[in-house]
Formats: sequence, structure tokens, C-alpha cells
Amino acid sequence: MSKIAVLGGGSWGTGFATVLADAGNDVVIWSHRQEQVDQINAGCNERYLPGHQLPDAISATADPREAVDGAWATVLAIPSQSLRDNLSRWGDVLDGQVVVSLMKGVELGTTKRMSEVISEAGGVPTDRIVVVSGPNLAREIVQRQPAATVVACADAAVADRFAAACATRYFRPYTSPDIVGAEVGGAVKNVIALAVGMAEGLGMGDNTKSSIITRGLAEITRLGVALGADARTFAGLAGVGDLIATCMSPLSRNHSFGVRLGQGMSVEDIQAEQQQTAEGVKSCASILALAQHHDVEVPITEQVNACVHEGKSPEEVVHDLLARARKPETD
Ligand SMILES: NC(=O)C1=CN([C@@H]2O[C@H](COP(=O)(O)OP(=O)(O)OC[C@H]3O[C@@H](n4cnc5c(N)ncnc54)[C@H](O)[C@@H]3O)[C@@H](O)[C@H]2O)C=CC1
Ligand SMILES: O=C(CO)COP(=O)(O)O
Repeated sequence: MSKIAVLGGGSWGTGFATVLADAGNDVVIWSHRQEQVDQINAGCNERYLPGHQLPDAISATADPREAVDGAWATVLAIPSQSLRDNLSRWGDVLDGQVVVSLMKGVELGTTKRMSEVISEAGGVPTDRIVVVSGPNLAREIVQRQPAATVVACADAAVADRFAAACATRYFRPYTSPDIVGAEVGGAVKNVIALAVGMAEGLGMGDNTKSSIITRGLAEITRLGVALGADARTFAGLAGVGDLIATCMSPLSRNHSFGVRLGQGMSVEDIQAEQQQTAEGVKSCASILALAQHHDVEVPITEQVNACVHEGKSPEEVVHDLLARARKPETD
């Protein structure tokens, strides 16, 4: 068995570790919380994936160096906004590794994508950075329900090697050279899911949700292409695929955060209750800044940001989106 490290012991870190173990790898998870380490070593990550019995090939440690020691690839599954800080604390543990990002966010302040932070703050060469992104709700994946994903890397041989390492009878990876597209698709769909959730929380139905999803895809594609992505990526698993899963599923933390906003709960109360990462809540601000910097219109992201960070009501958000000047659909 070859060894792969997973840094981050939450729902997707543990879920993806399950995929890797099922694919025949020896997996060591690092978590910053001893309690999670103990639970994983006892066979179940109770807080994040209650009831899911972990494969024997998974163990955990609170020491990042021990997790990575002897591994050829290290998977990062921590909240996006904590990445830079963790990279500086981990020191040189990622040297020589293929580094795989599962994270779907954009850094506040710098507006950098996760692969850019890994390269800049972790010193990892770009041809050894892999992004895995697709419709991959952790709870369904650990039930071994069939799903596909995108394994993106600038180096096709590295993408192939990692895709082979995470392929199972229920998890089908497709390779791609388009890291930018995979990351933009993954990060922006969270913001669109907040908007769809808000509409649902306000009592709106499937026409409304479908309209937001479709215009959200236009917004994702516009921003991605301006950043150098291949437009075809957004018609794929890391684009429309993940957008549909996240916007429609009650398992999505971003979607359910939005529903609660629509029902009138405050951001603070939802955060206190949910206690899991809903990346769109912070990334809507950095994605908006990124889009403004590139002169790209992102009206849904703009409205979500106004609701989450400036106190605008979900009713006003819907009203203002519909009150925008009419224009051709494909502009
Ligand atoms: N859960 C899912 O279904 C999927 C999640 N993702 C992405 O994976 C990334 C990780 O998300 P999840 O595992 O779902 O989040 P989570 O909220 O379930 O778990 C986060 C993990 O990070 C740890 N953590 C929190 N703050 C930290 C810090 N400052 N330093 C180090 N560790 C810290 C937590 O203890 C926990 O182990 C996110 O970017 C998310 O968008 C991507 C695909 C699917
Ligand atoms: O990215 C995801 C599914 O692909 C998970 O979405 P949430 O972070 O909203 O739960």
C-alpha cells in the first residue's frame, strides 16, 4: 500500500480519506484537535460524520510531520481562510510532496485561489499542485453512492497518478489541466448556493431556484474565463455539476445556511448553530473583490455579500436582482 496524508479531519477530509482507503491507500489524517484524532483512531469521526465506520487503513495524529512522513501525496482539507496560517505552522512538511487541495474558497484580503496560496506560502511548485473538485457531498460519498469528480493539475502525469490513487468502484475521477476553472467553479458555487437557499427560506419554488442556478452559472463562467479558465470546465463536473449538487441538496452547508438566512435568522445565530464550514459566507467578499478587480459583473455574489456582511434583507436581495436593467441573456 502507498501512503497518502490528509491534513484536516472534518467532513470532507475524513470522507475523502475513506475514498483513498477504499482505493487501497494507507491514509493518515492530521487534525489540530486531539479529540478528533482520538475519535478517528477509535474508528468513527463522531462530530463530522456520525455513524460512519472508518476503514481500518485510516489512522490519525495531531502531529503534521508524522502524518506526512513517508507519504507521496498530501491532501489539504481545512477551511480556506485558515490555509495560510497553517502552511506557516507546518513549516517544510510539504517539501517534495504532491499537494492536493479539496478546499473551495478564495482568500480574504489577497483574493488568491487556494492553489495560489499553496504555491506562494507553501513553496510548492505549480506542477505538483492538484485540485479535486466536483459534486462530492461528503455524507453521500461515505455511503459509497456513485459520484464523479475532476482531478486538475498543470502536469497531466501528476493528474493521472492522483486520479488512479483515488478511483474506486463508486468514485470516478476525470482529469483536467484547468486548475483555475476547477477552483473558481468550486468557490463561487458556494455563494450561489447561499442565494438559492435564501430563496427557498423565503418560500420560493423551483422556477426561482433554477433561475438563480442558471444565472449563477453565467456569473461563474464570466469570472472564470476572465481569470484564464477554460469555459468548457463550467459545463462539467466542477462547474454545473457541483453547482446543482450544492444548490439543491439539504446536505450542503452553504445551501442550508442560505435557507436559514431566508427564514430570518442572523448570520451570527446560524454560525453558532451550524458549526461547520460554509465557505461562501466568507468567500463572497473575496470573490466580489476579485471580480471587481477584473471588472467582471457578479450581481448574485454582490447581493449575497450585501446580505451576509452588510445586513441587507433577503427580500431586498431578491427585489434588487429582479430590478436590474434588462439585457440579452448571453451578454
Ligand atoms: N463537506 C463536503 O461535502 C465538502 C467540502 N469541501 C471543501 O473542503 C474544505 C474542508 O471542508 P469540510 O471538511 O467540509 O469542513 P468541516 O467544517 O467539516 O471540517 C473542517 C476541519 O478543519 C478543522 N479546522 C477548523 N479550523 C481550523 C484551523 N484554523 N486550522 C486547522 N484546522 C481547522 C476542523 O477541526 C475540522 O477538522 C472546504 O473548503 C469545503 O468547501 C469540498 C467538497 C465537499
Ligand atoms: O462542495 C460541496 C459538495 O461538492 C459541499 O458543499 P457545502 O460545503 O455547501 O456542504
